[in-house]
Amino acid sequence: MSNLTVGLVGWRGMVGSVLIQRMREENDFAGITPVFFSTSNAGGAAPSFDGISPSPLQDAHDIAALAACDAIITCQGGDYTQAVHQPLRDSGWTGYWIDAASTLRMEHDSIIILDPVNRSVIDSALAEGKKDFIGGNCTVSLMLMAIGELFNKGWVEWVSAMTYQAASGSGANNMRELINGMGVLYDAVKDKLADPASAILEIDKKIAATQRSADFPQQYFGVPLAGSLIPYIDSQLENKQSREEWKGGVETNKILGNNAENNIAIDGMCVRVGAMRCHAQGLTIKLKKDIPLEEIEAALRNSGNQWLDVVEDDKEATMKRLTPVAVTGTLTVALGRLRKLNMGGEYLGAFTVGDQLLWGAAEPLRRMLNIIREPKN
Ligand SMILES: NC(=O)C1=CN([C@@H]2O[C@H](COP(=O)(O)OP(=O)(O)OC[C@H]3O[C@@H](n4cnc5c(N)ncnc54)[C@H](OP(=O)(O)O)[C@@H]3O)[C@@H](O)[C@H]2O)C=CC1
Ligand SMILES: N[C@@H](CC(=O)OP(=O)(O)O)C(=O)O
Repeated sequence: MSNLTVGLVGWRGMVGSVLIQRMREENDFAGITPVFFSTSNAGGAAPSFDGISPSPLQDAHDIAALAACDAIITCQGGDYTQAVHQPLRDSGWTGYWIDAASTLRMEHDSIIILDPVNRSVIDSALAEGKKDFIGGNCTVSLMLMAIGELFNKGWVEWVSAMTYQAASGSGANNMRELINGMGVLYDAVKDKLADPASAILEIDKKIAATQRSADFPQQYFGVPLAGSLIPYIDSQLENKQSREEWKGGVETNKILGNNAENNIAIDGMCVRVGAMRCHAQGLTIKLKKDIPLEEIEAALRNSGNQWLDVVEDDKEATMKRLTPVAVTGTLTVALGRLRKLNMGGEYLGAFTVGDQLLWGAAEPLRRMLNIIREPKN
């Protein structure tokens, strides 16, 4: 394994913090020389842990300092990528750029990374000398971690994904806003709640009035989320899809290495709900033919995906293992409610839950660094 100088940008943000935590857990800092960058505190103290005492924080906009790295991992966001990536390449830098932001995902020279699903695409790209490796949209990555094997088998004609996306997908301030909203709702009715004789419709009326009041926490989401949901994520496109819905189709096909001829239609509705950091998705999968459910379950269980928990379709197992509370903070992607729908044997229903900060954001990045350090021959 080669020793690389690795620049880390965005390490103190939410995604970056999860990335550092995972790198420490997996001992990824052994054998790399980390250089920590900042957009706000150049010259300040870099984080020091596990016996690593790096040099002070470098300026994340200093092209020469960035160009001294063999690889850069950034979780700083799309604006940063937009500002820095091209000037860095224009300076002649040929290092590896590993990025959580969506900015470069659909560029011709970029690879969307999710190695348990598309390791062969990544290996071919490395062999061709590609250098830009971009983490996928969280919803897309989590869907593929769940049902990637069905695509690999060539069984899927199309997928409709109805999502239930956590507050963390919008950022740390949004998670705080959700919790604040929950607290405001509780405070508004706590006296009535404490009285078992109080009328539930009175409590409900007070909750609705509180949610609708101008001072209810909604600065970051734009409308109340606590006790509600928001059926729109990301910007509006001309074809009336949300950008999040559009990513579901284009990114999935790019990750799978599909082209115009074998493109798989994927569409649905993306919805923000009051979960903390786990995205869930209700899937309708149109199979190319009527494959027995037992064969599908066996394929998923034997796929070699060590992170996949195929939950049997019964109520107790579902309630214990197929919820954000069960999955949060773990690398497990739970997949359950697998059953043939009433529309016919070619229609498979499924429900999946995964932590959007782990497989949805940080984990593919740290694994890509290790692939670069130890490529397949
Ligand atoms: N959130 C998500 O689910 C996903 C996000 N992404 C991508 O990752 C990017 C970063 O997301 P996320 O980590 O949520 O963004 P954050 O807002 O948590 O962090 C981004 C940067 O903000 C700066 N910052 C300013 N104030 C603070 C503070 N109080 N605490 C920590 N950092 C602060 C830091 O830069 P500095 O240290 O230089 O000041 C930090 O690196 C996104 O823009 C997106 O492109 C990708 C997939 C999923
Ligand atoms: N858009 C996702 C988060 C994410 O992954 O976004 P992006 O595709 O910009 O990396 C969400 O809000 O849940």
